[in-house]
Amino acid sequence: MSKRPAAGPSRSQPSKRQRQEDDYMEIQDEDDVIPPSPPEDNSLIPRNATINFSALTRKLAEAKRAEDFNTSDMSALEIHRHQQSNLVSHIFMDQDFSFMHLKPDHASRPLWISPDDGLIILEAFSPIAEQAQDFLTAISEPVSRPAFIHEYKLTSYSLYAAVSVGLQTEDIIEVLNRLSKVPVPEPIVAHIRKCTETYGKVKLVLKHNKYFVESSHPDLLQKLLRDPTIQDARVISVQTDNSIRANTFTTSKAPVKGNLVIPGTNKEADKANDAASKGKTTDADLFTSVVGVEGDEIDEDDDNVHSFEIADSKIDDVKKRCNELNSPMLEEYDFRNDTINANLDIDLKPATVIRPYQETSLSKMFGNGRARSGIIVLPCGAGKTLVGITAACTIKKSCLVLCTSSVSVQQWKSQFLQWSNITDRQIAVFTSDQKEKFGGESGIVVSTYSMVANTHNRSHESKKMMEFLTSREWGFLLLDEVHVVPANMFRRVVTTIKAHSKLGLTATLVREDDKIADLNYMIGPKLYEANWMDLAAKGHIANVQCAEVWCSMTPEFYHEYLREQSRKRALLYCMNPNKFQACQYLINYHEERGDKIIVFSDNVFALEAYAKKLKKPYIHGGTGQTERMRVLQYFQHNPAVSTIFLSKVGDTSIDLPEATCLIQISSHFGSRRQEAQRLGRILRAKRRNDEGFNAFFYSLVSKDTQEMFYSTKRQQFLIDQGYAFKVITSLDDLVYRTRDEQLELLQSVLIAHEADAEPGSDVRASEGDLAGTITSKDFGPTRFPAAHRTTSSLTSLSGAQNMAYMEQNKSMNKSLAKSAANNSRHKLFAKRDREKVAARKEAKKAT
Ligand SMILES: Nc1ncnc2c1ncn2[C@@H]1O[C@H](COP(=O)(O)OP(=O)(O)OP(=O)(O)O)[C@@H](O)[C@H]1O
Repeated sequence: MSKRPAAGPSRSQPSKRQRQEDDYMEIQDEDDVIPPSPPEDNSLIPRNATINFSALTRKLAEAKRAEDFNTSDMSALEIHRHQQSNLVSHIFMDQDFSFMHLKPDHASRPLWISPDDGLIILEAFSPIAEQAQDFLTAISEPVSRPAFIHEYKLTSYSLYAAVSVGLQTEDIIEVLNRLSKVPVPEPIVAHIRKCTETYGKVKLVLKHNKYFVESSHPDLLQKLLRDPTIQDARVISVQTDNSIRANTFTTSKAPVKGNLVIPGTNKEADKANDAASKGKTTDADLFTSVVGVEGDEIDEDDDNVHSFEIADSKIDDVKKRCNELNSPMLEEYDFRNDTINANLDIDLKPATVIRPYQETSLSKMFGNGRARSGIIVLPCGAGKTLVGITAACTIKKSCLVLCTSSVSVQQWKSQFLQWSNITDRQIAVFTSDQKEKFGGESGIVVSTYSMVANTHNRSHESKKMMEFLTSREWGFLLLDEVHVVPANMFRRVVTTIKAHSKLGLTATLVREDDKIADLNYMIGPKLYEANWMDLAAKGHIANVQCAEVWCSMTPEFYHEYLREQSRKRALLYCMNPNKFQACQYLINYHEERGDKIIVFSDNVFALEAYAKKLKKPYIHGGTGQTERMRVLQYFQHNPAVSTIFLSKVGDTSIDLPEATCLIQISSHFGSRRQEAQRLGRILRAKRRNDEGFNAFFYSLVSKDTQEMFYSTKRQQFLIDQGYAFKVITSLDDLVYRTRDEQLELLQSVLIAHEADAEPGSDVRASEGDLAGTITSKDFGPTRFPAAHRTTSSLTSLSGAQNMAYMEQNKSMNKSLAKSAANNSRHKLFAKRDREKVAARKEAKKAT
């Protein structure tokens, strides 16, 4: 996954040991890699190649003409198409699906299924769209969900996930058929049968601290036992009468949720609805409420389960064999029957109530009273942390939480303390700076992937800490931001930590099949994925208006842009004076409306230049912790500070519910993930439930530059979630109006960049903020040319004229620091200060 080498020397130049043991993980996805040039196919929705039916149509036509058509050469689908093709088929070529006859009442059925590739089109305006969406999310991958027409795709992984949350093959086909405008095409039925035949039918269950391979299909267990590796791993139990129980399985009642209550749910409703939580849309309800199939019409599966025990030491071999035999094992933890691992006294605080979608996601995990391992996908800002904490409070065993940076570690710890009754003594942190163990038999440890996956150059304390982590059994392994963790790192974590259940959390699940395969194998299937637009409509996240603002390049900037190489080009399109103007215009406009605005810039040089020119405070990797806190506090509590500038250090780790408007002036190439994470900063807006409230997200893009291409790519994920980007092509002119001013700015860009490319300076490092979250190295001095360097260069170039420029570019951070210092002066000193100032004024007057 990580295609770029780790970032170059950090700002603070950490010591060798620090570097070896850095708890920061440089995370990238394929979006983060600079494409050599925009690919030719710039279509918004990339599709997997489908069967070329134009060739097939030609073949059919030729065969027909020759009247020697031999059906034995053709597949069932081809024959079907041939028989059904009509006179207009050739016009539509591979898009002609007229051979699939619509059902008479098709208008009231909301979906259509492609026989070629399992693509499902849903009419999102149908009265039963909401229930249909729930069902489709359970059985297929959401591809795109804008306002009216949604696309989903049936894949083998999605069907695996469907089976794993309890859906049965025939039920899936039946419900699809009832919702579909056309009969479910035969090839699709065959695909569903094939994928669900063995998937999700075998489970690896830890019961009373012994591992069992369990299934409700004894014939499948028999089949697995014919494999020598699995047979070899089997533990044959000796009966009390000393007879050996060979070839018989232990049979018990299938697991049920029973009296398991997920904390934080509405307890009153829970009691009332224990039978089936009837008012809510569960998969089971779909059969009744959506498609009119009564529960008892559905064949109830054998409600017994059969199992055989396997040796602990051979679990990996058995898992691998089962995969090879096409029967991957789902992992389930019967935590209520784990009598060996100590219980953890943890519960949600009485006032904590989880939201309906958080409850739904957890009900997929705990649906049968055990903890299923898998992945929950929720939008940014929708409260994944609380979902993880609630899962830990349900399992009530020792829990290891892994996240991507030390800042997130601290946040997870404070969120555990905020939402649950866990005490400080029961929760420990393992980072490069802190190596704590919890007191007592059970507890929680929060750490980073890098700290746990790192295999060499560990300090003595780290080694001891790793021994602590690897020597015990963890009831629950909680994995934050799962999709960004490189597979090899993941593998190391999952193999070194003994955990009975795993939950992965993410907002932006990457859908490339190889990555999904990794995650499926190492964690488990996707258990739940929420719909962003639904949550926005229900007020759980804010409604956002997205706009792309096109800023034409000034002739001089464009001239340089065309001459320069890619890295310099990026700086030129960021610093485009028209973009400055647009930014100023939007800030003024939104400040007047009473919005709180975050301006994001990945480029630190641009960030400082904009912030100083527009007299706003800023935070980037080089900003010290005290200054960061000061700026953030002013933003939150002082009406005079309505705008702050943030580098990518604010992409993920800053929770500012006051923010209602985002302006993006520079970003990380085509990263869809960064775009979504940035949007996440305003999705949690406090004012989201005010009547008619909208948050605003602007992306400022320099016209006719590479930025346009990256911008389109970046927006793709959000467009698929249903966000519509409006294009704004003109705003009023403001700063950098005159050509002289613009030329001066151009000089500053060129000089700053030349200086940056000098030997000894680290060009890569100038993008230190580009790839990841806040890191320990972000706290050191800035690597990018600092403001004083820029202005001094300008002064030397342009003479006295720049005095005005320097004056204008005074850092707002300094003013805030000064005002903070004044505010924090004791009254007595403040009085004395005032007296001194007055005396000075008097003296001045007198002279
Ligand atoms: N059930 C709830 N009740 C009240 N507040 C909640 C609830 N769930 C989440 N929140 C609040 O929503 C905000 C966002 O939560 P959180 O930071 O966990 O989101 P996230 O999904 O992890 O976002 P991101 O992916 O951007 O990090 C937080 O301020 C959190 O306190």
